[in-house]
Amino acid sequence: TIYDSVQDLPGLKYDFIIVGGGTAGLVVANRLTEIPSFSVLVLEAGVSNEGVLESTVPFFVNDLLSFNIYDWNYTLTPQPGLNGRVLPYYRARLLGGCSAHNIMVYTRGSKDDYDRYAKLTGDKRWSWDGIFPYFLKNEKWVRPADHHDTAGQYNPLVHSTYGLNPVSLSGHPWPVGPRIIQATQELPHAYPFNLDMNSGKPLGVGWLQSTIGGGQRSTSATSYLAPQYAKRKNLHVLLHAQVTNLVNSSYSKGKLEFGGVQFLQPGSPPYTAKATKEIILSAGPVGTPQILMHSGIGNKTALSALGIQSLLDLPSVGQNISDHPAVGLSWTVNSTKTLESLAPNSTAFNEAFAQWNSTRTGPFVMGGLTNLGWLRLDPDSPIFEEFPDPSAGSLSPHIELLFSAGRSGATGHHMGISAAVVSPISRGSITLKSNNPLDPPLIDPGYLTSEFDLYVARVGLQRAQEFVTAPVWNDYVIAPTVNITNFTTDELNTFIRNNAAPIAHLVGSAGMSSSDASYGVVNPDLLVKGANGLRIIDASVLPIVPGAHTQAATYAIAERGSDLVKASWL
Ligand SMILES: Cc1cc2nc3c(=O)[nH]c(=O)nc-3n(C[C@H](O)[C@H](O)[C@H](O)COP(=O)(O)OP(=O)(O)OC[C@H]3O[C@@H](n4cnc5c(N)ncnc54)[C@H](O)[C@@H]3O)c2cc1C
Repeated sequence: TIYDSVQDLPGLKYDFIIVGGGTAGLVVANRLTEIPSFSVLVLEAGVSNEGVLESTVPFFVNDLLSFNIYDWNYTLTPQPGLNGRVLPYYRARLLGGCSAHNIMVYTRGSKDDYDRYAKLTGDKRWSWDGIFPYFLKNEKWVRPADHHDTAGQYNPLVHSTYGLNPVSLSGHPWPVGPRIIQATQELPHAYPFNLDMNSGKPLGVGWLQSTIGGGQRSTSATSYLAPQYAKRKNLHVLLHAQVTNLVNSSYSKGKLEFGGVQFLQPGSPPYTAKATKEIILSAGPVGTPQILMHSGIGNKTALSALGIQSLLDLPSVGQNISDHPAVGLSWTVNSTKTLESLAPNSTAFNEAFAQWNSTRTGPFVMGGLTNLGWLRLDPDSPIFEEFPDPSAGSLSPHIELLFSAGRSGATGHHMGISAAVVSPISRGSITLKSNNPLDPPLIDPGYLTSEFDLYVARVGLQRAQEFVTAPVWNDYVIAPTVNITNFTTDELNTFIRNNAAPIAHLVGSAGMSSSDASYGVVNPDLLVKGANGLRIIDASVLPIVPGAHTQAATYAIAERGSDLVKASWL
């Protein structure tokens, strides 16, 4: 049952309390309540996703990416690597979390990414082979909205039709898509066609797969909290409940334990909910370290300086975070079939909306992206004389290219290619500004503070531009919006620093490490080191950002984390 007010909750004592009803939290809530004897309370600060059109219609993807009531409305600390710019940092504050407002790209990452997690944690179960069954448990492969023939666009052998969260190929044929695939045939060496980038071998260019089913966005709320699950008697979800900190601490056999979770609802005094088995933090890579630190878990000196009593000295909390910055180029094109043709309030927009409303087909069944590409730097790149290769291995990309069928909100008609740095060396941190849990934390991803990342961004833009030299573009592309051809390295750096922006794949703020490592926040069972009955299940546990968008990894962590919890209590 989903509740708006704490007054309506039957009680405040549960076996498990899950903090955050986001991407991971709702997976865990669903899987734990498969066991009828387990009682679960989810505390979610945000509002319901029910009826939020911007979160349902895939084409409206950008409408939620602004300051609004469905977001925490964070601002990053000034980013030195981005010319000191101060940027918004979107994190969803609604049921489903970021799965309900992200750009819906479904990518798992490379085999190397996971094999590296296994190595870092000393636990083979985090390897690609170990995690693969959990991708399948999460994913429900479905036909695209236009029911087009998908032969040759993906590999069915690496997908599952029995998971809970719908994933599909794009359901509307923007003309740029087939041209991108043709370019892979014309420049096969530099841009090989990849039938399926979710096979563990992402390198190359292929068709986009998205968390969309039946023409609608799929989220952890629409799938894992679908009515048949939400009605479970042992599952209670409380909305508008912002957790401030963990309370009633004690020590048992030298380990820290918390008896309860303190939370606020608008206009009410603080409440405490009690977990008899475990508290599970799924508040995401910003919320989770924030709650840990306000509960006295973090860098002892830093917490004491803010007047927070240190209960467990874990200096890795909030440190060593990594994320992907991206920077875009665009070209005017000789076509009117671009995203710009659907300008808000135009006849075409209204027709497309009417079509989506009546049949869940048409251009509104997808966002603006059509294809993705994943590239490695040339192994002879001079940058490797200064920096060791930070990628997870030879199957992992340094660069992602994101191809889009236009530029929403622009005039004219365009094709867009953004380049993202997906093997960053730059690291950042999340720290507290004050001891007030309602103050937003200081979020500093440290974008492009490493020269290596800047190099990758430059090469990424050059590769995007090179891609557009394939013959297929001769009768399509008119001219670049910004011509970087004759830019000096300094000019290119300035362009990047002035234009790069987060794609928000933050991880690492409560990273996992091997049980005996002196750094890290959780062990490979996702239990907080030095504590009892406290687990973290969300994107914060990944110690290094994968070369991929992070929701598939987050879903897999949550599926696997649920099994770990069950294994402890069954
Ligand atoms: C703008 C954007 C675009 C993205 N695009 C993509 C994409 O296209 N593809 C992809 O794979 N990944 C994408 N990502 C990343 C991906 O969505 C995230 O990595 C993933 O969803 C993180 O899941 P999570 O469970 O860790 O956190 P979240 O999904 O953020 O869940 C955390 C939940 O906890 C709640 N919460 C936080 N603090 C508290 C508190 N104190 N009390 C109570 N509740 C709290 C939040 O409101 C939220 O609902 C994107 C992310 C963003 C922000």
